[in-house]
Formats: sequence, C-alpha cells, structure tokens
Amino acid sequence: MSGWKLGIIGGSGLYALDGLEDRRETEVETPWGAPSDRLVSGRIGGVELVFLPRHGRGHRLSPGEVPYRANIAALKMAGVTDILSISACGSLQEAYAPGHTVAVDQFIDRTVSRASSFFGAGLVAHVSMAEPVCARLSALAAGAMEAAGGTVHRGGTYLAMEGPQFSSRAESHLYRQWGCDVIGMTAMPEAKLAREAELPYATLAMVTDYDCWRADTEAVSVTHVLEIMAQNTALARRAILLLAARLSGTPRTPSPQGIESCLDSALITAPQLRDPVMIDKLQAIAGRALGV
Ligand SMILES: CSC[C@H]1O[C@H](OP(=O)(O)O)[C@H](O)[C@@H]1O
Ligand SMILES: Nc1ncnc2[nH]cnc12
Repeated sequence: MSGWKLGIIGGSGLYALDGLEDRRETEVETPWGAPSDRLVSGRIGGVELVFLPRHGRGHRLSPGEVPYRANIAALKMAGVTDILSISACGSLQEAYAPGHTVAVDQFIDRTVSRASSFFGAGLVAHVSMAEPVCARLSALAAGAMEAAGGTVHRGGTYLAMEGPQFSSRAESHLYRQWGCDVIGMTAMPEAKLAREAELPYATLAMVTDYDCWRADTEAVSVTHVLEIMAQNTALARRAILLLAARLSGTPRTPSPQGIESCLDSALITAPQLRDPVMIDKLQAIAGRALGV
C-alpha cells in the first residue's frame, strides 16, 4: 500500500463510483450525526478510496441541508489521508466553458446558515484559511483530469453561495467584479471543516453553465446542469481512476503545507478550562492535537 487513503466527495451527478476492488458499504454515525449516505470503500491498486455522495444517493439533500460536519468527521474516522471534492459549478469567466474543470485554489464564503466549525464553546480554535486548498493534491488531481482528457484551469476562485436558488443577474455581475471564477453552493463550509480536521482538501469544480451574467445565454437551470454533468461525470470517474493509479506508485508523505498538524497553532482555550465533554466529542477529528 502507498499510504494514500483518498476520500472522494461526489457532487451533483456523481452519486456512485465504479471500478473499486474489495467494495464495501458502511453505515456510520459521528458525534455530529450521520453523513449524507453510507460510505463506499474499496481499493484501486495500492490506493484505498472512500466515496461519499454529498447530497446522498438520488440527491435528497439541498446544499444547506448537507451534514458537512458529519461528512468530514465520517471520512476522518474512516482514516482517509486526503479529500478530493468533485463539484458542479457555474462559470463566471468567458474562458471557463461548460465541460471545463477548474482546480480551485481560493474560496469566498457567502453561505449564511450552516454550522461551519467543529469547535466552539469549551474549546475554541482558529485555523488559517489563507491557503485553503492542498496545492499538492490539487496539482495531482488536475494532472489526472488532464490525462483523462479534460480541459483544466489551474487556480481559480470559487464563490460559495447559500442557495438553493441560483443567483440573480445583479449578484452574478457582482461576483464577476469581485474577481471570482466559478460559483457553487457546497465547497463551504466543507473546505473549512476539512482544514479543522487536519485533512488536505482540494476541489475539482466542473463547469456546467455560465450562471446568468452572459448576454444571449440562457440562465442556469437544473435541467441544463444535469445535462452537462452527465458528460462531466464520465470524465470525473476516469480522472479519479487515473489519480488513484498514479498515487499507487507514489508513497505518501505529509502535505508540504503542514495541514496534518495545523491545529497545533490553532487551539486557543486554556487547557485547564477546556470542556471535557467537548474534548471527548472532538476526539473524532482532533485526537492527534488533543493528545487523546
Ligand atoms: C444541481 S445544480 C446546483 C447544485 O450543484 C452543485 O452541487 P455540488 O457542488 O454538490 O456538485 C451546486 O453547488 C448546487 O448544490
Ligand atoms: N450557476 C450555478 N450557481 C450555483 N451553483 C451551481 N452549480 C452548478 N451551476 C451553478
């Protein structure tokens, strides 16, 4: 085994992952409740994979209802070393056409009603989100996507909106003025929670539409997204298989960004004042840093 255990979070259109050896399904419960669906685990060559459909099979959960904390905790508890998120997104740039993929490296979080931290009363932590994506994982995933035949833009800012309604035209223009490249509804707080759980995280955002800013182009609709995503999904599956095959031959070393130890400089509550109940709960995602 190469030491990589890859968590894959599948977005709209990607509800299953074929081609896994030793495939098994596990129902999991975390201190933050149940994840979106059963975890599907298996192996591709020397790499273990754990797949989780973000919205559940059949797309039962809207972006605001996805149990983000339970999803990240479930993957952490399953022992994954890294998380690759696959997402459908709208494009805010002419050059990022439907069918293209953006290996996102920045996020702007405009979500408003989601639990966005594992920490809080009894044990407070502030992790850095200056570089929210694991550059190594992102580059590996982008390379695999290119090898699978995809057109990839390396780097880009993802605007995470609350939804579930799509943006108004005024909002879409505003996000373009802010310099955003793609828009979606799910990468936040997922990326923040992955960082709190000390898990390297990267997003391949697969463009399905031009949102609603482009003159003479019909505004985004679910029908349109799913049509394009059907093509994107085949590409995503090929890219994941290629990524796993590549990682198989590359022994894993810790992320060069120090993500696996980021809590060492983030916990702020005085040790003698930390809530034992909270510490117990946090074992699931921060056992290393808490020494429990
Ligand atoms: C089905 S269109 C809107 C929906 O698609 C994206 O989901 P995901 O990021 O999980 O692929 C977007 O964020 C919305 O949730
Ligand atoms: N235009 C868009 N806005 C938000 N989420 C999306 N997911 C796919 N397309 C989208």
